[in-house]
Amino acid sequence: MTPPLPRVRIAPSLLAADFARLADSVSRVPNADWLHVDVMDGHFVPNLTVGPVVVAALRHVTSLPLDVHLMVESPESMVEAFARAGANHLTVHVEATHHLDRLLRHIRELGLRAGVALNPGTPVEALDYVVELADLVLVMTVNPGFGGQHFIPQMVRKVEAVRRLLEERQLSCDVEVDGGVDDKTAPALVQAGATVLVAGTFVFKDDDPAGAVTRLRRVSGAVAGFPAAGPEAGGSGRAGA
Ligand SMILES: O=C(CO)[C@H](O)[C@H](O)COP(=O)(O)O
Ligand SMILES: [Fe+2]
Repeated sequence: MTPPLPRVRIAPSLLAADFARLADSVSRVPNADWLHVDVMDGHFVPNLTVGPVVVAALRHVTSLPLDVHLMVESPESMVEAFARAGANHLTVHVEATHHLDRLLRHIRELGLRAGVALNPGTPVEALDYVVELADLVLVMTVNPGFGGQHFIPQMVRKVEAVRRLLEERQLSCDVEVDGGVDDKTAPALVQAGATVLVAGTFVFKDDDPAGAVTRLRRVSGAVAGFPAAGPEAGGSGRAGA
């Protein structure tokens, strides 16, 4: 029997927050489920953001799970540093490493939830031999590197395909969507099987970020069969996250 679907969670992306006032931005989304942190190295994507030092600083100001999205080449060189910094989830791109199987196992051995991300042009088949090693699958719904881009509608079909794969294998893995997610695009994504909505611009460019989180939660909850989560208590590692 297929395990029950996880609840829909809202993960504001700090990429769209005020980087000079990160702690303040975090305090403005107390109703979030996870905080999404975008790490970019200027090689895998043409943009440069933050590293473990900033994750460690965030760890001191929030008990929410820190959902770290590594958009870096050879992420294996830095997973231990992010684990020490207090990340709860580490998501790596299939396109960024030669040793995905080894890397996902290592992230789990470190006690973190392991995520595997697909660029828009990467087919779902890339998950075939590794999906059992993942606690979440991140479907990029824009090309990675920048916030505020337009959602790519074809990615709804990809979310459906990921959900089908998980059902075939009877896996209760989260399906996270990232890029151009707002109250207009979220319903189709949740209907397709997304269980985690990352939203940067929609949340932090709003005068009321907590209200934007609530609106996303409401539209997700309105989609039949997928109960919207309330904000969950903080926690670390894989257990209960
Ligand atoms: O991974 C990302 C970009 O590569 C970001 O998480 C994503 O773009 C969120 O920002 P927005 O909601 O503004 O599209
Ligand atoms: Fe991201």
